[in-house]
Amino acid sequence: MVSFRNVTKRYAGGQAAVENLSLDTDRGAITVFVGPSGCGKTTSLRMINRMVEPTAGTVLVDGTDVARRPAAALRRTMGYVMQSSGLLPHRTVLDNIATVPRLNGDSRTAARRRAQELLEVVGLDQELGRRYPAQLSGGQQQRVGVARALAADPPILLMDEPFSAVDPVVRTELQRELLRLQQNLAKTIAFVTHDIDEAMVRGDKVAVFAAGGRLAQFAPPADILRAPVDDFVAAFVGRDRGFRALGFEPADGLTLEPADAVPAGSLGGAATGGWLLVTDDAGRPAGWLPPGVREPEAVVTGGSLFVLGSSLRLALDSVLSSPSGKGVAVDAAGRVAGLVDAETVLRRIAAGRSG
Ligand SMILES: Nc1ncnc2c1ncn2[C@@H]1O[C@H](COP(=O)(O)OP(=O)(O)OP(=O)(O)O)[C@@H](O)[C@H]1O
Repeated sequence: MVSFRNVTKRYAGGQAAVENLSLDTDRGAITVFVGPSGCGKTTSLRMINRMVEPTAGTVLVDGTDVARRPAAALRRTMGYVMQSSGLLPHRTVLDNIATVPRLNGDSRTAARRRAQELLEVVGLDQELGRRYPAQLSGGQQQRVGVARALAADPPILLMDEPFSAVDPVVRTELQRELLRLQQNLAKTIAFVTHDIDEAMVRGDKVAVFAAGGRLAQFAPPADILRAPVDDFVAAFVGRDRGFRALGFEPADGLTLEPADAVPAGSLGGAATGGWLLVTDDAGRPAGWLPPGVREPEAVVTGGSLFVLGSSLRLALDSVLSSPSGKGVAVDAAGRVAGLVDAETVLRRIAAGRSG
């Protein structure tokens, strides 16, 4: 859908910000541009909507050279979300979102109706529509930025570090929301970040840029983690890439041990040898009691949970983080489904490699 063909960009007097870039993004997929600061990610993104013009080469959208389309008209077919939400401070949230539909000729009423729908799509309360941007939290402003980018229903969304100004908890929430939105909207998204974890979670395909605007690798995240093309990419994706790659391996076929879990209210008759898994009344894990200790107040919490059907990374992490050394598997309702130990997960990893 978006294609770069031998694209180079040199700003006045400088060396290349982007050097001979060729890549094709997939329609309806998220393509992430990642790399250290100054390696040409933003420049590449902005050449898609002609905010920056290439020095050489061609950027194509659906096979048409973007240089042949008037820039203003081209930009209206692409939503653009940036790090600072870029909202107009003197317009209400609703009017901010309605800006592009108005430019596209929608009536004020129709544009506002569309804006109202979009508030809901991005998970914001209708009454926030009457506020001004300064009266919103950073995370809410970013959601409005996403709503505004979606307002004209463009097939392409360009996102430049859209979530980097918010705290990690809100960022994770916004990332999840974006994936959920994307499942319904199936936009073609180009997403810039310098955060490799964000790239790996978000991207259907990831373009890793190196210094000098050189594309070092362009592949699905699991492939980059498994087989980085060179030392730069290996170093950039980090030392624990082997562990992170397990996040892309489904944990099917793991044999669970039955869990002799006991509800917190019924500890009286519980055997005292070994660690004991304690649950709440609904059968959800509440923590572990160490060997010989059966007082409910001594429960040790902590330990991640392995949700059945998730990845080998979560399975192994549940083991590594468990006070008892056994990972707790839970079903979709969060109830204890069994226990898993390190040997079982490692055997499964080994079987995956040989199979
Ligand atoms: N308008 C400009 N004029 C001159 N040089 C520029 C201009 N914009 C960017 N550059 C230079 O081009 C190079 C690439 O910049 P770009 O913003 O594309 O990188 P980036 O990978 O997005 O960086 P960051 O992660 O820091 O935002 C940098 O060396 C930068 O200084």
